[in-house]
Amino acid sequence: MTARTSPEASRDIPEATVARLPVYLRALTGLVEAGTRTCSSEELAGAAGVNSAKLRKDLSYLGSYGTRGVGYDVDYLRYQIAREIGVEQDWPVVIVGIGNLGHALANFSGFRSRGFRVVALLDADPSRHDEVVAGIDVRPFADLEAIVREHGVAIGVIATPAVAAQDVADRMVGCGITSILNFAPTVLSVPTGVDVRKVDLSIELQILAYHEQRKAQGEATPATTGPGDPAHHELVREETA
Ligand SMILES: NC(=O)c1ccc[n+]([C@@H]2O[C@H](COP(=O)([O-])OP(=O)(O)OC[C@H]3O[C@@H](n4cnc5c(N)ncnc54)[C@H](O)[C@@H]3O)[C@@H](O)[C@H]2O)c1
Repeated sequence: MTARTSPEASRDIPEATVARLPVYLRALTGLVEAGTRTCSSEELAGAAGVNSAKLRKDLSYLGSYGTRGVGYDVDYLRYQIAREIGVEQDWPVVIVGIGNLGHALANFSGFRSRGFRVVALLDADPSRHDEVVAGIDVRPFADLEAIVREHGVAIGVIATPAVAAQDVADRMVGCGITSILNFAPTVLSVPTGVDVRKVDLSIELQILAYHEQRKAQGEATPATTGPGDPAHHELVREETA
C-alpha cells in the first residue's frame, strides 16, 4: 500500500509548511523505528505536535493524501518528505568557530543521521588548530575556500562571536556558500539568493519567561508555540534577502 500521489502536486509549498516538514520527518522516523507501518493523520499529527487538519493540508502540498480507511504508509511518506526537503541527498557542511558551541555542534550526531556531513571545522585561532573534534581536524579559517571547492559545500554554520559573524558570512558567500545557519546574535547582511536562518536560544527562553510572567499574574495565555507551529518558526527564523 502506498499513499496516493497526485502528479500535479504543487511545487510552491508555503514557507510555514516547509518549516513543519522536518517536524513530520522526525515524527515519521520515530514511527518507522517503532515498527509502525501505517498511521492515521491524527496519529501523525499527535506525534508531530500539530493539529490534524493542518497536517493534512501540509501533506496535500506534497500530493500525499493517504489511503481512506488505512491512512499513510509511514515509510513512503517519510521518503516523500525527505526527498522534498532534500535530506535524501548528502549535504556537506562546514562549521566556523570551534569554541564551546562549535564543539557541541561538531559532536552532535543528529546532523549525520539527517543527511548533513560535517566536512570541516574552521577557526581563526591558531591555538585551536591542533585540536581534533569528533574525529575532524580543526583547520585555519583561511582554508575555507579550498574546502568549499573540494567538497562542494553549500551550507555553512557560524558559531563565532557576533563581531566576527558578518566577515565570516561574507567569506562564505564569496566562495559559493548559499545557505547559512547563524548562531551568532547578530543580523547578517547577505546578497539575494543566499538564505540565512538564525538560531537564538535566549530568544526562546525570553518567550518562555514572558509566558511564565503572565501565568504568575494569573492571566490566561495562549499556549506557547512549538516546532510544529508556524508562529514558532516566525520567532526563531530570520531570513535576509
Ligand atoms: N544561538 C544560540 O542559541 C547560541 C547559544 C550559545 C552561543 N551562541 C553564540 O555562538 C557564538 C559562539 O559562542 P561560544 O560560546 O562557542 O564562543 P567561544 O568564544 O567559545 O567560541 C568562538 C570561536 O570562534 C572563533 N572565532 C572568532 N573569530 C573568528 C573568525 N573571524 N573566524 C573563525 N573563527 C573565529 C574563536 O577563535 C573561538 O574558537 C557566540 O556568538 C554566542 O553568542 C549562540
